Amino acid sequence: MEKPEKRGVIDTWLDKHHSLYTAATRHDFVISILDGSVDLSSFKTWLGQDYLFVREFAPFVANVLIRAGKESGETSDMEVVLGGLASLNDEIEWFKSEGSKWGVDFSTVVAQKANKEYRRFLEGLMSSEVEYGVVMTAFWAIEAVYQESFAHCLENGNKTPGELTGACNRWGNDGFRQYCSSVKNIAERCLENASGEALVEAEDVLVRVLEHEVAFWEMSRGGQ
Ligand SMILES: Cc1ncc(CN)c(N)n1
Repeated sequence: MEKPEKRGVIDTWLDKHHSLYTAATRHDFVISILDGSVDLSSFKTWLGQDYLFVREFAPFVANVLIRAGKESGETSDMEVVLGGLASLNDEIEWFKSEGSKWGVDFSTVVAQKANKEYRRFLEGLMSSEVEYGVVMTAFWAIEAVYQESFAHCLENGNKTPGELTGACNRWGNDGFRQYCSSVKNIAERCLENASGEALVEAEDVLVRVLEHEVAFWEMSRGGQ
């Protein structure tokens, strides 16, 4: 039995914002993958938009790496973030092979509104004014939504179509779960002795990440 995690402030926020967290991690698009009813055009739309997102997310993670290296008292912070950054290298390759598998020409894909707004949010988090603990909270939330969503599609009794299990495994695998747990521990450690103002900011960015994730899933329904 795994050691039950010590409940930190993030867990209290997830309880407080339970319906939004559920909307982000159990979105209809994700449930449609789980029950096998997903239509291919939705999947292809999500694939193209997420390819564009990951290309913006990589520089954001590079910024988190710099912050971890400079500001964290824990040398392991930088190593955890470096692991996440390294995985983005083969993630982009995976998107390219998945794109050719589904006949999605990424060169013709244009970022939709929700993607552009998410990108602007990430850019805002790269400002040096944003406290390290706030950035780590956002970084964890971004990764955790995908981990929770795609792990769900792999749970017992799933009807996930075989050709989509690769995508689900990418973020639903146990290694990614452990990585997310390491990032969460970093964020919780930072928040333990954060100022009241930093805590308010961290809760705000957590909520905004969840809102951006819901809007991102909504793009797969089509429409701008
Ligand atoms: C929109 C979104 N959010 C999070 C992830 C996981 N890095 C992602 N690939 N795309």
